[in-house]
Amino acid sequence: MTAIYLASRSPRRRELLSHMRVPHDVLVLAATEDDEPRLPGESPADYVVRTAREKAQRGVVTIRKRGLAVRPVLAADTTVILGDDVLGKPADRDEAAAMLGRLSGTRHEVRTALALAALDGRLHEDVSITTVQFRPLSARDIARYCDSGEPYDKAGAYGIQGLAGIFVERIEGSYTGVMGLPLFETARLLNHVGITLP
Ligand SMILES: Cc1cn([C@H]2C[C@H](O)[C@@H](COP(=O)(O)OP(=O)(O)OP(=O)(O)O)O2)c(=O)[nH]c1=O
Repeated sequence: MTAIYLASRSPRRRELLSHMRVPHDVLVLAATEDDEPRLPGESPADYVVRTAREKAQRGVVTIRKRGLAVRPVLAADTTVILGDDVLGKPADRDEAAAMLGRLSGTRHEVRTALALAALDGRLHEDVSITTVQFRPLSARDIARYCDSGEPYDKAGAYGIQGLAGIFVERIEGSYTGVMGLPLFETARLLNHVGITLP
């Protein structure tokens, strides 16, 4: 039985949702719909919430267009926030190295916003906020991490669950939230559509 759709291309989100044993199908949104520009004057906090909401709404539209069975749609967005700047996924090695250089030795924030489109048309939302303390990174650290190939599909150019775990002195908040799908908040949100866990 499939309970929900996960509107996400992220392998981490699929893996984390599987840990929760929630039956789901992955709904891949068209690549051209995946552009996520920040609006002028929009705060990082508002940006991440709006982006998750739009992914869920696009999921609902996709179901309709493809004539798929109607089920609740879960979507998420993760951003790394440094001051007023949002660090998204790096386009190339230079951008990845620049992001990691900026994050070196900082305490920064990782926000993951969740949006769940229910069958009655309502949208349920939540946000997980985590502070991450990075140790100072040398040019060699950054070069070797870029060589690992890990930065490229991840917000802020790092994955806490991989090699970059060695850069993280401490976190306050949700480890699974940093990885892309905060399990505590996700379980709480799923209650709204009648899914109770475990
Ligand atoms: C900070 C951090 C991010 N990430 C990943 C999670 C997300 O996949 C990605 C942030 O980009 P997102 O735009 O949130 O997600 P996505 O494009 O990968 O997937 P989709 O929009 O289809 O759901 O960064 C990690 O895996 N580990 C980390 O430590």
